[in-house]
Amino acid sequence: MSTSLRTLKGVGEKTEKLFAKIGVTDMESLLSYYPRNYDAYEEPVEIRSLEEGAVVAISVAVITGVYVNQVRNLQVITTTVADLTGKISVTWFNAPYLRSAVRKGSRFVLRGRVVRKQGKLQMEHPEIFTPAAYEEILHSLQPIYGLTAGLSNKTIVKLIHQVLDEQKLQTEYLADEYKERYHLADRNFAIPAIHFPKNMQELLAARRRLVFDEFLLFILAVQSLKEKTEEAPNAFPMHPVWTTEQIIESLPYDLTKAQLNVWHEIERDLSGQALMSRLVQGDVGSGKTILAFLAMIMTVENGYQAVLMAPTEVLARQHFQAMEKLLQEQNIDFGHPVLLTGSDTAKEKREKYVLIASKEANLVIGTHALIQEKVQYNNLGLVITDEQHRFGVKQREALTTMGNPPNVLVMSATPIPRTLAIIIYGDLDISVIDELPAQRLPIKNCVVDTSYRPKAYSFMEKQIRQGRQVYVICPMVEESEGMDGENVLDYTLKLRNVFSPDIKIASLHGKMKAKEKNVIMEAFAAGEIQILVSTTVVEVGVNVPNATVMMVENAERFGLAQLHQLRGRVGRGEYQSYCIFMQGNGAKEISKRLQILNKSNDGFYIAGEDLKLRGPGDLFGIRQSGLLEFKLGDIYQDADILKAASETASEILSLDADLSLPQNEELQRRLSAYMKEDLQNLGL
Ligand SMILES: Nc1ncnc2c1ncn2[C@@H]1O[C@H](COP(=O)(O)OP(=O)(O)OP(=O)(O)O)[C@@H](O)[C@H]1O
Repeated sequence: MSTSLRTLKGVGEKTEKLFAKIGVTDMESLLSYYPRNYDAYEEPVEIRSLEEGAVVAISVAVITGVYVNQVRNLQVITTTVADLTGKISVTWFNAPYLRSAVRKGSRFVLRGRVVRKQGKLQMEHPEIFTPAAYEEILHSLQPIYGLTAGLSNKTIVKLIHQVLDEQKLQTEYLADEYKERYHLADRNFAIPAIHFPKNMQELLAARRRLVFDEFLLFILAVQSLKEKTEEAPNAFPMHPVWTTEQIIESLPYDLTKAQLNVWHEIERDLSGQALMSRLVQGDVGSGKTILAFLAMIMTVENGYQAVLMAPTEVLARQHFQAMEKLLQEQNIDFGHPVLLTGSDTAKEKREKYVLIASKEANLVIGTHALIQEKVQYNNLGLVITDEQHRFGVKQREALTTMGNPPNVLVMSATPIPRTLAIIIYGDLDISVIDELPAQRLPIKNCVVDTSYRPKAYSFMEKQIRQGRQVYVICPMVEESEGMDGENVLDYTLKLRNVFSPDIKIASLHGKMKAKEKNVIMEAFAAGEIQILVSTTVVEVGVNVPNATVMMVENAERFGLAQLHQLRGRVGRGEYQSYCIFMQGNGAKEISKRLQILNKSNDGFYIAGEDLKLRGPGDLFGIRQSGLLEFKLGDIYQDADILKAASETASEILSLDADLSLPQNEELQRRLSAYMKEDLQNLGL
């Protein structure tokens, strides 16, 4: 089934275009456009029990007339409703049709958010139902889809209903045997049920099946990448070089045993017969970068080019500068680095392309700009990247010189148990740096509420007076209507009032131009800025060892894995470092989650404990893994489904390696479509 949306009632060119914006181009992709969340239609509650912030239903009678106010271009309709326990005022915006529908004495069920205005509770812009209509949807879960301007939730709901009503779904491709073994629902049940579940149980069953499908295709795709890599000839034979030994000898620190082991694995790979495809996994601050540099230098000394691709420009620049410094300190004259990023001007880019194509530049460091079509590499022997941009078919092709794919090294700081890593990174060999440099002092943590702020500020000042630097993280860039929480811009101003002017405070966030970000980051790295107020843009890999305090505002807003990454920005040097998790709201459970971070600095432990704390109700909450954004699945939460999918993939492939048997026809079709489209979204 791959019919055009245009055959559906009510879909013209305009709607078709809107759907294209959210990636829905035909009926199949419409059915796999899963809800982002669900609205639960629960029993109405009593007015006297209403609490600010809750979204609830109330069953009421209208006890006054309807008042209409025009506030600028907004028409506001207000009335008062009551049940046996109390009354509350209700407002709607721009809903002229309600003027005649809502009359004194009529009975309705209203469902909406309770807010506080001028000290009083009121319900704002609720949905409105007759009691009978509400009865019908009571206890159901209504889908909420990701939208784009001009496309409403209602339109999506209507069209999905239309497809489901008119077409007999025949999308099952999995043998009964697997469904029974792993308790999986039928796919023809799961698709309608993920959109319109009758209850939570149905939703969970549907989700389980569709997560399984998603993982199965992913694993089959990874297997097929692995085959391609294994078959590829190694056009870049290398031998170990003295230079790397010398560098290791003359570094200002000794490599840890774990770093040395992993380095020897990389060195062996590069000088072996087959191409390298290796993942290096190590907790934040474990010292992955130097290993990447050693591999690049070995590649270059063997006569090939090496590329390091970073996820952000700030990080690319940091790596570039570190590499330049290393080459200088070591008097290496054969390595010529170049930095290529999105903020280069067209002219700069052209010049750099020439340097790269002629191999005058042989150590190429940059961002995604590195895999643009116009970059012509010259004997590219090694590509190093991070886990989010693991190289898939397309990227590998882009970086292939005369048909020869390069060696690949992937760096990851995501703590993931080995059993899962083997599945997710099925196409890569895995090395683990399981030890932090010895002289590091463990970070001291605390979880506090906002009353602790003055103390935190004076602590920060003390550290700054000792020459250290501070990060403050806020969840938002600027104030945003309807969202509580600290924002970078206001917080920066606030701190400027708290601290004396000789303490320099700057902001950093994703809405800034790359150039501005670079200037700030460089000034911070050079110690010219003492406090950096930032969003999570500093999360990945930023390395300023002189920074010793990390304070996270509204820590409850972040996933634990993300907080662990943030905390990893301090404790990177010889000084004692501190992390202050500031909790903006006092819910007990959140505190319990944050206590996990308080107790441990070990990424593996944290990921495990986080998993234990979360139940099925959390399925649609914050994603923890931060890598491989599957549509529905989460590798931590759904680890058992991942395992089931992995076993199924092995069994299917052992019976039919190229999926050519008739019973695998549908699976094969899905896999090719998946490898074309979805893998790209996963950075593969
Ligand atoms: N064996 C070591 N002893 C002491 N310091 C080290 C050692 N190895 C690396 N370092 C230093 O530790 C800091 C962190 O290393 P690096 O930036 O490579 O971390 P990372 O593993 O990339 O972490 P992240 O995932 O957070 O980016 C750097 O300043 C680096 O120079």
